[in-house]
Amino acid sequence: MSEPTLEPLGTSLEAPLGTPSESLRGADAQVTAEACAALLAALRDAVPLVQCITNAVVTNVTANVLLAVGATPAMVDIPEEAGQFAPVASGVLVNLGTPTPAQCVAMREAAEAAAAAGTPWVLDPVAVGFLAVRTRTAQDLVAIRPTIIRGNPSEIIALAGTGGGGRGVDSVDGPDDALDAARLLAIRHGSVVAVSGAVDAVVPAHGPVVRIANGTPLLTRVTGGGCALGAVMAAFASLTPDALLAATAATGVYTLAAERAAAGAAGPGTFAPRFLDALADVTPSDVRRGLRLSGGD
Ligand SMILES: Nc1ncnc2c1ncn2[C@@H]1O[C@H](COP(=O)(O)OP(=O)(O)O)[C@@H](O)[C@H]1O
Ligand SMILES: Cc1ncsc1CCOP(=O)(O)O
Repeated sequence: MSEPTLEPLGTSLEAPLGTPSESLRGADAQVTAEACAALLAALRDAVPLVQCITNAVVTNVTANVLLAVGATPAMVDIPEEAGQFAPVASGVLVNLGTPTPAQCVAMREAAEAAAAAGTPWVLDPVAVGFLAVRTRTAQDLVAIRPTIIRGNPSEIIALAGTGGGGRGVDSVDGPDDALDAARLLAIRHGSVVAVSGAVDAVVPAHGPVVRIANGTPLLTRVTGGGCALGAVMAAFASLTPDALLAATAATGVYTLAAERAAAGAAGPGTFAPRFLDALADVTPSDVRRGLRLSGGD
């Protein structure tokens, strides 16, 4: 099989920020603030059941974030149960943050069962690059074609095989440095790739990159700021076959709530509970008015 070719990413063609009139085409629908707002309303109606195989650091935070936004978490992460559960879950998160041997088996079971059942699943390749177990596991998992791959720039570059990884769980690269690697992964595996940063980028196999300019640096001062977003992406992916829209809506809702929580927070300690409150409070009309989306080839 020949290697996929990289499409040139070009320069960003900025659409107007903060208006509901952005019209960035996704696979099946327009990626607009309006469409993101509608997806939040659909999430609150559907209450998606999200299976999480995630790391020991962020398990509790992730469950609380899912509950706050309007989904239901289930941390079913052991062999024999993980594959059994994935077909009945609405969406699945596979996060490599603290990969025990049993979890690695469970991750593969869940990913294969999700793929076979058509359950959308999200791969978060935490700290891949130079650490052997998670890097090998991520390479196996990505071949099962995740619906969405979510990571920081260094993780995306390392997963694509074009760089060595970050500093532990933190990135040493900027989001724009990872766009070519993200596009390569998207083409190779049929995934949408979300790259975190001050401005988040969501990269499809073909077509414009979507950028979301909401957020707060306080998300990087509490643990789980990125990992819990992966779970929210799994929840949104259960509501639409358009993974570009799902990843954008999840990022938009999450970062909009975070920036509202940050206003008035004294620091990371007060930000964390305010963030859960803001996730529960944020409405579709807040999303319609508050998302700052732009797109570029
Ligand atoms: N400098 C920043 N300003 C605003 N928001 C940020 C900034 N850095 C990160 N974020 C937000 O925090 C989220 C998590 O980022 P980060 O902690 O870097 O992710 P990861 O867990 O993938 O390393 C991002 O998706 C983004 O929305
Ligand atoms: C600190 C740490 N170590 C292994 S996983 C993990 C959590 C990372 O979570 P996030 O990158 O979302 O803050």
